Amino acid sequence: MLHTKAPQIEEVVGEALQKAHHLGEPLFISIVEHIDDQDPFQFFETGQHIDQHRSFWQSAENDLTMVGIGKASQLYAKSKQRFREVQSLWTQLQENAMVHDDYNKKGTGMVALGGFSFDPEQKEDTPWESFPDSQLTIPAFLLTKVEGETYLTINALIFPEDHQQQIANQIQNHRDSLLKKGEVTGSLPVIEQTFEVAPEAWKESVKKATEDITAGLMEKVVLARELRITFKENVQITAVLKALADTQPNSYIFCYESEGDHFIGATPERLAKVEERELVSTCLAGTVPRGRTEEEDFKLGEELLGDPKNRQEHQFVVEMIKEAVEACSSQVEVPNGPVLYPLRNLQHLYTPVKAVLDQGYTLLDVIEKLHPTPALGGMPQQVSVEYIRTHETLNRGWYAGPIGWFDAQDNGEFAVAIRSALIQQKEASLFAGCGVVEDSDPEAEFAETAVKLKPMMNVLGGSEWDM
Ligand SMILES: C=C(O[C@H]1C=CC=C(C(=O)O)[C@@H]1O)C(=O)O
Ligand SMILES: [Mg+2]
Repeated sequence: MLHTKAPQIEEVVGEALQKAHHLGEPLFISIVEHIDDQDPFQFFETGQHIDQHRSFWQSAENDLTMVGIGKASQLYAKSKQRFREVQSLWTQLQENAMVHDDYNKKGTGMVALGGFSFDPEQKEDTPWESFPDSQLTIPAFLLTKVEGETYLTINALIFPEDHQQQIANQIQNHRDSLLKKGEVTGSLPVIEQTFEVAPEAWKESVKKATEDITAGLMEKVVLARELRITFKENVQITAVLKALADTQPNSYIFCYESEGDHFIGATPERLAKVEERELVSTCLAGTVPRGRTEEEDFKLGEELLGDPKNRQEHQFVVEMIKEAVEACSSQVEVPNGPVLYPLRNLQHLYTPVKAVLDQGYTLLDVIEKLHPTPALGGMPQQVSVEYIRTHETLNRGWYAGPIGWFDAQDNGEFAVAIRSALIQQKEASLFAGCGVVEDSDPEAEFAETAVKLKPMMNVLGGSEWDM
């Protein structure tokens, strides 16, 4: 990879064309510029006129926002080895790339954004036809807000037969229209109908899982259920996204657009983050609602910290993550017990795991080892995933799958896509799951999933919706 100063687009395209001719194959170009402050939601909104393939990511710590428009290239892999395949496609793409970047900030330049389905062995496609087993996009235009500054990356794949002027003009025009100032004006959707998919059968499945756990089949399994909504009109996605960011602090705000469908959510659950080889993973499992008063809130939090069933749910996650992290890193630090992680509608048990990633491993290697953790799959991993495949009637698709990004400097972060919805024009499917252990009570787990549906319901016109 070649690093130089950011020159005129036309010049870069010309240079790339010459090289592409010489090599007889396409060449990837990436140009990073420092720009004036830009509203990411407006950038996302305007981007729909350029390509209906967009992505949005805001970190839970709110220190990094990225908005991708269009696709300069994509990384796909279908097999069980999908994480490795994506990594090797990424390495290949970087070999033939010309990068013009004066800043070298994380999340700028060549960045891949996207995700993976929960279970690549799930045979069913519906309703996830637009979201393949893995789809990572290197956007044509990427807005990055990091360390209080704003950057625009232009990425393109230049083919030997391309026309210099035409490509340069097109990039320039799109760039200029994306950076025009404006307001996001859309409104939140109005619900026509909500439909909880088979609630009684779901409670039965929780009961059956507790029996199977008692019989020794496994120790924990996470079971999810679905809520379907129809709206009066097509959902205006930017308005929903902005409302999510406004109402869900301490959460990753994400949206992936693929062939007109949107997968959107506000998840608190980090899978792994790597920055300059420092690795952070997070155990988040065990749940109670927030209280209506400060007193009630405190009481609920204390009860959660002391509750054996929730502590057990959490402990399985800690054990598994610790083992997976130890397999690829050193200086692993795990606190002795969990603390509370407060969200707007619920509070969780939280244990961070820190380490230094060993040489030779990448973020995707860590994701491969971790996914799914017992917060989304169960314990043991393989048995619980198979149990979910056989007993859960819904198709998880990207729900509970790893979503995130990585850049060419091996920085990156993945979260798990919970508290989320698949939105298809006038329809949405919302998903929520819960960790079932031996002492789980079906009614209580049902109530827990109802609270987990709230963050999405509240921005989808369901503010009156209560369990
Ligand atoms: C599977 C979900 O939550 C997981 C993450 C945190 C707490 C959980 C729990 O307490 O059951 C779940 O393991 C979901 O929100 O759909
Ligand atoms: Mg739970």
